[in-house]
Amino acid sequence: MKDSNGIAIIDLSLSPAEVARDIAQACESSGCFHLINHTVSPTLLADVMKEMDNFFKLPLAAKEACLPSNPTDDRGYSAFASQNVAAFMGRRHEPNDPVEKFAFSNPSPTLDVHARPNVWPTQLPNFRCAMENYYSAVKELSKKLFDSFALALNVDTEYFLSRTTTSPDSVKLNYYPAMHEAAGRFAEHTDSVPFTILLMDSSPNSLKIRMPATQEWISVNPQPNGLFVNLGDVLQRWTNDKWVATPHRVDGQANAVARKSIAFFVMLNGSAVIECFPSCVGNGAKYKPISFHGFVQEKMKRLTFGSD
Ligand SMILES: O=C(O)CCC(=O)C(=O)O
Ligand SMILES: [Fe+2]
Repeated sequence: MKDSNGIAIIDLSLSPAEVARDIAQACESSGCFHLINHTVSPTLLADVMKEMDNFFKLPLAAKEACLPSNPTDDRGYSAFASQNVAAFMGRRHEPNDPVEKFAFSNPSPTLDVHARPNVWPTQLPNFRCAMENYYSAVKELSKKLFDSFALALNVDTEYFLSRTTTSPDSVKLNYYPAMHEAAGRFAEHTDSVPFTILLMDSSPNSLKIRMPATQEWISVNPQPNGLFVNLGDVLQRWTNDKWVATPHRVDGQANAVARKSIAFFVMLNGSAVIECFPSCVGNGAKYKPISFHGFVQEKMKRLTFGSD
């Protein structure tokens, strides 16, 4: 099944073998797919979107009370246009992204090099609970997806389980305020993780992905109560480029209304080594083994040294 722009729609109510077959096809051709009949309830999806609205409508001072004590922690509030994903990709001369964010991770902290304390607003009685419920529900979904990936790639399911025991997956609420002139809202990038599970509001023609076969940018218009999955750099490395990390960006049309999305970045234990799956070695591994922490550090270096 495909949407009207040719993006695969994976129905998680099909048998594990059918899901793995459809996922393999989508991951090889475009590195992304819609997910329907997944296990995260429509009520919970609506609830997190509502709480997200409540947070971004707070006065600036209340949002700033959620700034993390260490600015590099990537938790709590990030002010409008304070981050630049292009720089993270090594492109240093592009403007900051016109988006406000709120980030959090596991409800119960783990011992991991990427673990950081969560920061919660005190004014919203239901915000934290809704976000923690969302975290747990999407974490469960991520395990199901890892099982399908294992089946599709001929890898033992234990392989992923053992590498995600302490991973502090990062959830980011992206709030794009209304705008007058047409402009980019989130610059082109790939995600530095195995994969991302994205919840979007219904704004059309916002998220764009670049199709590898044609290099054409196409719109990802969300499915009702659906989620969208895009592969990141780690799955591309694991599979020796057999599966692709989808380049994506968010566009804003003239007079666009505010837009919301929630990205659940599925991470690995900091110490987990990323190396080519034996089933993907073919004529030789293209990437040297590297720990997940080492990989993230390499990308962080680009913020300082850039490549252009
Ligand atoms: O807002 C979106 O639809 C995408 C956001 C994104 O790509 C990200 O947070 O990495
Ligand atoms: Fe992204």
